[in-house]
Amino acid sequence: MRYLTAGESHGPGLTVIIEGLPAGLPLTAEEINESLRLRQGGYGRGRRMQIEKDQVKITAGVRHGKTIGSPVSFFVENRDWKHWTDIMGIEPIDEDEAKDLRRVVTRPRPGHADLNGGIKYGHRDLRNVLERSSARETAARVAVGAVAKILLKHLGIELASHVVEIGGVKAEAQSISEVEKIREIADQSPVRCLDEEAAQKMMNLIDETKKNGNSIGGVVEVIATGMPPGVGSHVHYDRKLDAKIAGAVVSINAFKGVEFGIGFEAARRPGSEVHDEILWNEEQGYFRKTNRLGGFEGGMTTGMPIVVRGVMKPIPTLYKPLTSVDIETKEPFKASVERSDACAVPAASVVCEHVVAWELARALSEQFYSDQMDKMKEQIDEFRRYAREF
Ligand SMILES: Cc1cc2nc3c(=O)[nH]c(=O)nc-3n(C[C@H](O)[C@H](O)[C@H](O)COP(=O)(O)O)c2cc1C
Ligand SMILES: C=C(O[C@@H]1CC(C(=O)O)=C[C@@H](OP(=O)(O)O)[C@H]1O)C(=O)O
Repeated sequence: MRYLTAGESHGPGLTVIIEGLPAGLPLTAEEINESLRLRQGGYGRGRRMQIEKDQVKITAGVRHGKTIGSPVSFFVENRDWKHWTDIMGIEPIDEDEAKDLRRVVTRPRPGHADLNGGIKYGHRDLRNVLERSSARETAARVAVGAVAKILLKHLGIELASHVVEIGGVKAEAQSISEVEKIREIADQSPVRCLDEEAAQKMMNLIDETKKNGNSIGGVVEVIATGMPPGVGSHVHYDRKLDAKIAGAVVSINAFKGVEFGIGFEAARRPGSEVHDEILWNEEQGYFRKTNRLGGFEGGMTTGMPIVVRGVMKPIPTLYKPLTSVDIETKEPFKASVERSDACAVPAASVVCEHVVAWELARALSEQFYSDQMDKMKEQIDEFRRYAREF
């Protein structure tokens, strides 16, 4: 399975093509739109989210509510486009006219893609970079992940995400293990945090940060249950599933780190307090006494819940900006800024969940028969039985 996305943040919209989905997967726009709605929420976002109402228009690959094996495509409209039709126009225009219309950006923001993208593609108008480096693209990735989540659900695999830290305010570790419960609480919380007291502190901190013209990041956690053991492979670097997930998480805009299970804490503990003892019983087959390694050993799933955490840096666009250099004058400046999010960690937790879902679905489709949904399920169920008795 693979996918491509296209679309500029203030262009007409986002286009997605997904290739390799099994035929016979029930798929409706409503289910995908629910994921898009969750991504748009979250305390700390800027005014853009009040303009957009993200919804997919399914344009190919689905007939009477089910996939037919051909590429599935979506279009997500940018409602903001109507305010940008001149600046982001697609038809060629006269160069003199263009100067007035383009709202040329020559002042790169520290922490964004502006300067590097300008150098790489030779754009003296940095808008040509920021339009695509914008996290607007994560709407497309969530639509893709929503399809993956629907596929996984048919296979008995569920995911949820929540926020564990914002700007240094940490949520108390929770003992909730059911994914459904985590999802329920996170979806109700404005910051997608399971700890109510910490959630309030996070919101206060976001308010204060916004007032000071600053931004903050945080840590999100994704949990996936029901994956069979042995998915991925130890035999080659590019077949290790934990590595693929790590790459996918860090590919999300502003994500700078990833950990599984206890993660970096493993560096501080002896082996006896890191590795998970192996047990067996008739009902479950093999399982681990603890899950400190977060569901992976040797690049393969252990069958225990997958626990992935991602670190998001603070948003680069600051209302009280840092010093940068104008690429035309080479003079230092402190840019005046337009709208921006002050904190997008809650929204990003939804993105992270969907990105992980895609990697899990793709790994299953590579390892098992995946042309037909029913046969895929049969084969995976059979593999689960085999692994239990192994
Ligand atoms: C959901 C979400 C919303 C974001 N909103 C903004 C924003 O409003 N302003 C901004 O400057 N960056 C925002 N970012 C972060 C930038 O897109 C990101 O920092 C930029 O693409 C540069 O990539 P890098 O940080 O991965 O190096 C957001 C990221 C996510 C995931
Ligand atoms: C559009 C989205 O996020 C955008 C991500 C983003 C950035 O620089 O990454 C900058 C902002 O764009 P704008 O200047 O248009 O408000 C965010 O709103 C979205 O999440 O759908």
